[in-house]
Amino acid sequence: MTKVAVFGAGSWGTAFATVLANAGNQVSVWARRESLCAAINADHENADYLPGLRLPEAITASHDPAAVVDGAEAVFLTVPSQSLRDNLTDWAGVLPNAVPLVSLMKGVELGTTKRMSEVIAELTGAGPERIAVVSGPNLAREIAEGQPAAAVVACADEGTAARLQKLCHSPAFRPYTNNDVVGCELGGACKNVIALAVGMAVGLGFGDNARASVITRGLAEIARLGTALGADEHTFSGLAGLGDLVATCSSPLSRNRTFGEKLGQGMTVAEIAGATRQVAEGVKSCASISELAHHHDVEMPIAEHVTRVVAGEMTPKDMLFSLVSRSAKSERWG
Ligand SMILES: NC(=O)c1ccc[n+]([C@@H]2O[C@H](COP(=O)([O-])OP(=O)(O)OC[C@H]3O[C@@H](n4cnc5c(N)ncnc54)[C@H](O)[C@@H]3O)[C@@H](O)[C@H]2O)c1
Ligand SMILES: O=P(O)(O)OC[C@H](O)CO
Repeated sequence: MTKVAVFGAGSWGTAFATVLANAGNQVSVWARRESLCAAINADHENADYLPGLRLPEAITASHDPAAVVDGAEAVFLTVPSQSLRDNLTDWAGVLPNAVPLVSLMKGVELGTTKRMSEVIAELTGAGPERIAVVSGPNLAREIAEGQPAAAVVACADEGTAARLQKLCHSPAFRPYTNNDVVGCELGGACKNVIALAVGMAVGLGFGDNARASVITRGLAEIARLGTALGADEHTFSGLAGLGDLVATCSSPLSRNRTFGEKLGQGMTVAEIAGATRQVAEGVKSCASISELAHHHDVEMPIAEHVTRVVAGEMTPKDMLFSLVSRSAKSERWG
C-alpha cells in the first residue's frame, strides 16, 4: 500500500485524506492540535470540521511532522494560505527532498502576491517537476461524503501529474491532468473573491440575474489576470476555472459565499470572522489578487470592489451598483 502525507486537518485536509484513502493509500495526516490527532485516531471522526462523518481506517493522524512524512511517496499541503510560509519554515527540515509536494490551497500570499506553488518553491527549493496543484469544484463536505466530483491535477511535469492522478483517482473522485499550474491556481484563488461578491448579492436579496452577471464577469476578469500571467485561457473554462467558480458561487456550503452573504446582510468582517473557526480565503486574497492585477496592469473591477468592502471603505450595496454603473464597454475576454 502506498503511503501519502497530508499536512492540515481542517475540512479540506480531512476530506482529501478520505479521497486518498478511498483510492487505496495509507494516509498520514498532520494536525496542529494533539487533541484532534487523538480524536481522529480513536474515533475515526474529525468532529471539529466534518462532524458526523466516519473516516476510513487507513487514515491516521499525528502532530509530529517527521512521523507524518516517514515513508510518504507524496506530500499534500492544505493549511490556510496565509500561514503556509510559517508552516513550511517549521517543516523544512523534515520534508522529503524527492517526492511531489502538492498544494491543495486556494489563495495568494499577502505582501508577496505569490501563489502557493511559488511559496512552496521558495521555501523548499523544489523544482517545478516536483510541485503540483489539485483544484476544482470540490466542496469538502460533499467530497468527504463520497459524492461524485472531478478535479484537476496540475504540474509542469506530465509524469508527476500522472502519478498523482493515479494516487487520488477513487470511485467517486475523478482527477484530470493539466500542465497549467498558474491557471489552475489562479482559478481556485480568484473564484473565492467572486464568491464573496455573489454572496453579497444574495445577502442583499438580489436575484439570479445579479448572481449570473457577477459569476460571468468574474470569470472574464479571472481569465484576464490568468492569461496576463502566462496561463492557458482554456483552463478557465475547465474544472479549475468555470467548474469551481460555479460550485462555490452556487453552494451554501461555500465559506466564501456564506461570508459574502453575511456582509450583504449587514454584518462586519470582524463579526463574521469572529463567529467561525473556518478560513474563507477570499477575505485575505482579495487584496493580494487586486495587487497582483495592478502589478500586471490588468483590470479586475470585482476583485477591487470586494477589497474595498472588506476594508470597510464601501458597503456591499454600493459595491454592486458601482460595478454596474461603470462606463459601458464591449463584452470581450481581452
Ligand atoms: N473546504 C473546502 O471545501 C476546500 C476545498 C478545496 C480547497 N480548499 C482550500 O484548502 C485550504 C485549507 O482550507 P480548509 O477548508 O481545510 O480550512 P479549514 O478552515 O477547514 O481548516 C484549516 C486548518 O488549518 C489549521 N490552521 C489554522 N491556522 C493554522 C496555522 N497558522 N498553521 C497551521 N495550521 C493552521 C486549522 O487548525 C485547520 O486544521 C484553503 O486554501 C482552502 O481554500 C478548501
Ligand atoms: O468553502 P469555500 O468557499 O472555501 O470553497 C470550497 C472549495 O474551494 C470549493 O471548490
